[in-house]
Amino acid sequence: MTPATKLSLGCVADDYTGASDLANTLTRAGLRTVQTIGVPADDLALPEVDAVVVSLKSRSIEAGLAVTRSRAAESWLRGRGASHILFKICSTFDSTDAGNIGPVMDALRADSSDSIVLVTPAFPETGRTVYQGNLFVGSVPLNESPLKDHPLNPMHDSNLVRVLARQSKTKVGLVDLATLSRGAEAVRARLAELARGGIGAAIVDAVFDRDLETIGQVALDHRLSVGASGIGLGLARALVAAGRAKSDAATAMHESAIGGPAACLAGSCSQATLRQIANAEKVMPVLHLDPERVIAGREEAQRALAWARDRFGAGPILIASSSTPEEVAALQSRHGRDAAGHAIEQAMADIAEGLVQSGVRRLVVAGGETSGAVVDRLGIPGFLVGAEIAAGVPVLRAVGAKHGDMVLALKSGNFGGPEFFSDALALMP
Ligand SMILES: Nc1ncnc2c1ncn2[C@@H]1O[C@H](COP(=O)(O)OP(=O)(O)OP(=O)(O)O)[C@@H](O)[C@H]1O
Ligand SMILES: O=C(O)[C@@H](O)C(=O)CO
Repeated sequence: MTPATKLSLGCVADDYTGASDLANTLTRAGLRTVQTIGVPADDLALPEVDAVVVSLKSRSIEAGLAVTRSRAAESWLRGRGASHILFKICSTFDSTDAGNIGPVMDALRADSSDSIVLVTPAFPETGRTVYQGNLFVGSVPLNESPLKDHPLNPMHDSNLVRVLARQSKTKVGLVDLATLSRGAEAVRARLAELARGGIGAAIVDAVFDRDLETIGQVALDHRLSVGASGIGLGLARALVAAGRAKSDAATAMHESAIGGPAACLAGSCSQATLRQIANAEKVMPVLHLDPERVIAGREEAQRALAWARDRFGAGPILIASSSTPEEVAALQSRHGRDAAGHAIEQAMADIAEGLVQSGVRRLVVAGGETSGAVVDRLGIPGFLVGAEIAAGVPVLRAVGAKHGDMVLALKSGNFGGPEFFSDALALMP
């Protein structure tokens, strides 16, 4: 990256699919954006940009480590002139009472010296809205949504004021929709009132994009905000409106075809992904890994690779570890949640590495943790953002990858339409 580049916006994302979702939103809103994997090395050649999204794999790790890594990313971004940092979390507030949203927010807030931080996971385009501090996923509260069965962070409380207060050292307040509907000055006044009461974080309601625009405008008065792609949209629009980014200057991605074999990997067990896999079965060969055999050793990954190599000539293939909530729970009770998750992620990384060694240059991955394991193993340092496959999921072109030119799609578990895998491959010629 050229040293002269001064960032309008710096983003620290707690997983890789979330980072590409945000990079997609910022790009569509007109910011020239790149996604990096971890804090970039000084010699990584990146184009001139308005925003950098540093992807971390910090959502489900020990809280202290998440804080250290997030602060390293923050410091790199501030060093490139970013006056505002967005800590990108999941639109379904994926976390546990141990963290990591609260601890990371507390640390970044201390560094920023902001008296109060705006927090909202709202992303209306994907059905995530917040009302009276309660997060809705589509038409149901978070605790009734499929997130109640998430393999790593089951969400059992939709009231985010309570959820965040359990994780954070600061008191948490609410800016409600009625205040928001009165405009930016009303929001500023409410935030000042909360801050005077010693409250350091405010969950902000948002139902429509116009609410996010108000939030983005107010957030720019601060040095830190916390949220999902929706607040990214608000910030980007506010930056463009303030002339601090060029609205017509999206990062150009080289769109030429890559060709060669294509493969899909699914480690997400979300209902959306399970349905997408079922639909993919109608149009491509699908191999379901045996999770018990994955945990037993590396042979299952080798078996999957041999299966894939036999089929490359005939078109794309899909390899999935995904199971139903009941099967996931049974596996976790036999092996432990983290051990099972880690073993399967590493098998997916083994498979991705073998696929790329066999010539695959078009790869679709479903699941944030799964994508993190795969991209780390492939040693890809960053991405440019291309066409949008579905809300929150762009085509990504690797930059600086040791395997050369390559396109990927990293799908958040809950995102994408029923035919997501075919939709993605159609945009990755
Ligand atoms: N059959 C299975 N049984 C138990 N755990 C599984 C199984 N298949 C995958 N996993 C693990 O479940 C976790 C799924 O997390 P991942 O982040 O990849 O998907 P997701 O949570 O649906 O996506 P996102 O974080 O983008 O919303 C991973 O740790 C993965 O290894
Ligand atoms: O915000 C979202 O829902 C996604 O970008 C994500 O982070 C899922 O892992």
